[in-house]
Amino acid sequence: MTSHPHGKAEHARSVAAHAAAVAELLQPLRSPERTETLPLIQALGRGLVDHVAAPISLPPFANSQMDGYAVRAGDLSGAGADLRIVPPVPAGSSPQPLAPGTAAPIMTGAMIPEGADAVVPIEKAVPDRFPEPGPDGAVNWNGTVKLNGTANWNGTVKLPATAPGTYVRAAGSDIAAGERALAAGTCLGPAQLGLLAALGIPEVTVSKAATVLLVTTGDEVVDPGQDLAPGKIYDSNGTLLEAAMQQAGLTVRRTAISTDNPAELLALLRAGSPRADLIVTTGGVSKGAYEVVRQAMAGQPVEFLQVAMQPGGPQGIGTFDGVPFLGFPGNPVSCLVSFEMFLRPALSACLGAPAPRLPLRARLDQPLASPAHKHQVRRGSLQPDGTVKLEGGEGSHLMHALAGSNVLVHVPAGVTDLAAGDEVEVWML
Ligand SMILES: Nc1nc2c(c(=O)[nH]1)N[C@H]1C(S)=C(S)[C@@H](COP(=O)(O)OP(=O)(O)OC[C@H]3O[C@@H](n4cnc5c(N)ncnc54)[C@H](O)[C@@H]3O)O[C@H]1N2
Ligand code: MOO
Repeated sequence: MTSHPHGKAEHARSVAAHAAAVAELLQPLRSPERTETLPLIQALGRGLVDHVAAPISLPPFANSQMDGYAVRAGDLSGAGADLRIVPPVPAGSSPQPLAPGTAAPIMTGAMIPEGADAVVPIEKAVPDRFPEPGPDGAVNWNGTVKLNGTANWNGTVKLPATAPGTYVRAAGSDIAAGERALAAGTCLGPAQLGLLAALGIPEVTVSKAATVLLVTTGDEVVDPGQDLAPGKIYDSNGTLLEAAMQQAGLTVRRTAISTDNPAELLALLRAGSPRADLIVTTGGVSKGAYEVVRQAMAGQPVEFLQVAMQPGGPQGIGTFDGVPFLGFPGNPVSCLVSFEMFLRPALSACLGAPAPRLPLRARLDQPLASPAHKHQVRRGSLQPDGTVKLEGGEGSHLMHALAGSNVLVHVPAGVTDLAAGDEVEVWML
């Protein structure tokens, strides 16, 4: 990649082309050395390295979906029948085969006895409850027991006609042994980890978390908690991006805020970059007289360019001392949009985590205008009725409006005017 001399007219790169360039930049993170095998719960939020095939079927055996009686459906044709009660099947036991003409009390999750092919829920039986446990907790299944004065337990039960398969959860009805349980690249959330546990898999090989060195820049920028002298502003980018990166599974290292002195930024980068997989800076990439990031990157294979996107147009990309580098613009909303549009999707593709944003369709609740040749990313709040309300205007300094938003609203390049009611793509934040 080449450095653009300051001020040279730049041809804007499309959002898709820049997203591809960022994905390409992060490719080194995808390597066998950058994987680790972790106990399930420690793998939360990580990307799965290999496909996982089910080592067993789920359920592993046919089992009951209800508390009731395991029966042979053929014994209950027509109006049903009185069946002799045989010893019960509690969950966790391996039952005897069910003889014709009998019914086995069975509990939810218990194995269907061989010969049985249906379960009648207890509510449909007469009597419609199991005997109460005695004082010692044991249930007398065979004796003549008074059932709350309603019926006598006499060792038989009346059951209605029941179709084969009723309330039977067949072996393998969730997943069969050998089928693909999870695809490589899946981001492991609670449900995916729960599935691995159900399959009896105790640990899993995932991509290692990448470490990012995050540097915010600007003579005007001071840490929250400090006095705010005239002309100064508080550093919101550092917190905004560190939080977004942490949520996306990155390990974040923050340097002190860099002044606009390139020597100082260089010193911060040199100190931090050897232990980082990626460097992200904010500010100092556009066309001002003191663009500290541009100056610090002189001599490095870093390109500063304009992406056809608003906000987040000015971008830097390349490597610093061999470490992948992204220079985001300084405006807070531009930073977050840059992260969401470029870095987050590249991490998803490369490390399998975070899970990609789900693109949804929503109807605008107001008209909207957008520059012809730019992909505009507005902020909005998605309403329960499926409409989206824009929060704030186009300005990339509108941090308060961003904080009131729950979606990014996409207006692709080429679309200039949208009416209330028009559909747009939104990404849930
Ligand atoms: N002549 C032009 N000027 C600008 C252009 C342009 O094309 N031609 N592009 C504008 C756009 S778009 C953006 S975005 C910004 C990008 O500027 P820089 O990346 O160089 O960022 P700075 O100038 O350092 O800061 C921009 C803005 O953001 C505030 N800022 C910076 N850092 C932080 C921080 N950590 N926390 C909160 N706010 C921060 C800074 O004070 C500025 O207001 O350039 C436009 N100009
Ligand atoms: O790209 Mo700037 O981010 O439009 O404000």
